[in-house]
Amino acid sequence: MPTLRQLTANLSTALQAIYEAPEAEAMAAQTLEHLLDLTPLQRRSRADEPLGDDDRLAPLPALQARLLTHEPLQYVLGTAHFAGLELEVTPATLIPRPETEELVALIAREQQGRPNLRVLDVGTGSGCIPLALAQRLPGAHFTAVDVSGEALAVARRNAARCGVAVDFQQVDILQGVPQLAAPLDVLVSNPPYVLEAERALMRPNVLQFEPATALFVPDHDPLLFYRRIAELGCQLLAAGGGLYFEINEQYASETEELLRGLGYAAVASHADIFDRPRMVRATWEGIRQ
Ligand SMILES: C[S@@+](CC[C@H](N)C(=O)[O-])C[C@H]1O[C@@H](n2cnc3c(N)ncnc32)[C@H](O)[C@@H]1O
Repeated sequence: MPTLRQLTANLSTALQAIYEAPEAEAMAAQTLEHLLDLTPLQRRSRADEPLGDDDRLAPLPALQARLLTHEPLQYVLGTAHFAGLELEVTPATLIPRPETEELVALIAREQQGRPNLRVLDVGTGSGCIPLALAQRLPGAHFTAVDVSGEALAVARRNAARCGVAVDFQQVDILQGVPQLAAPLDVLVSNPPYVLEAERALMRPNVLQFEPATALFVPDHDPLLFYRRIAELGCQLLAAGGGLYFEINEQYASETEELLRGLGYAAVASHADIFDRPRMVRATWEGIRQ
């Protein structure tokens, strides 16, 4: 009868055919925790108990086979962890990233204590940003838009599971305008920002499995989404409202210039934990340049 430690080690060894050992070990541990509904602490404390016949382990060979095709762990398990939440993800949604947790933390730091905030998230994907902000900004009202109806279906299920009311709208932000009942206090977006030219540098688990519409922007116009969303901000934000972007680190100064050119004030880049400029914030003062 194998123990949990042995099963985890076997999966990790198999995954080392395509992943470095630390990543393979982490993926194997998370897979077993997911199947057996264990916390990391429970997995470690029960590592040497024989497992016996457990039907919950039946999917393990199929999951291993999928992981060996480079399919991301989060799609294989159907869930991703983000800012303390467990969210459903499917191939229609980007897998939420740690840098986006930093964007959420920045907004929460700057906006906490302000009552009845009206927040719009553009390109919501799994709904991770409004759902994480809802935990940190009680009383806020959320609207979230995405061009993808399939992503919005996942985001709706996540909102229902988290017990958060979000007004989800299917909008192509390059063509249309979200319908809002009142001016916004916060406009946030983590839009597509990977250049087509960067494809060659991307790992197969991202390139082959995550949705291209969530990732890529044309090489000839890297600020396409930022320009459109910032221009919409001039119409939709209340005076004093905050604009928050996750950005491609190569375009921090261009994004800042764009925002100053439109009349935003207090424009500033923020670094992530690796000291890379990955966020820009700005305040709309109500006067378009
Ligand atoms: C980088 S993903 C971000 C997803 C999620 N907010 C997150 O941080 O994980 C960008 C999102 O923008 C959406 N998107 C792409 N083009 C769009 C458009 N023209 N209008 C609205 N949303 C768009 C994609 O479907 C995707 O969900």
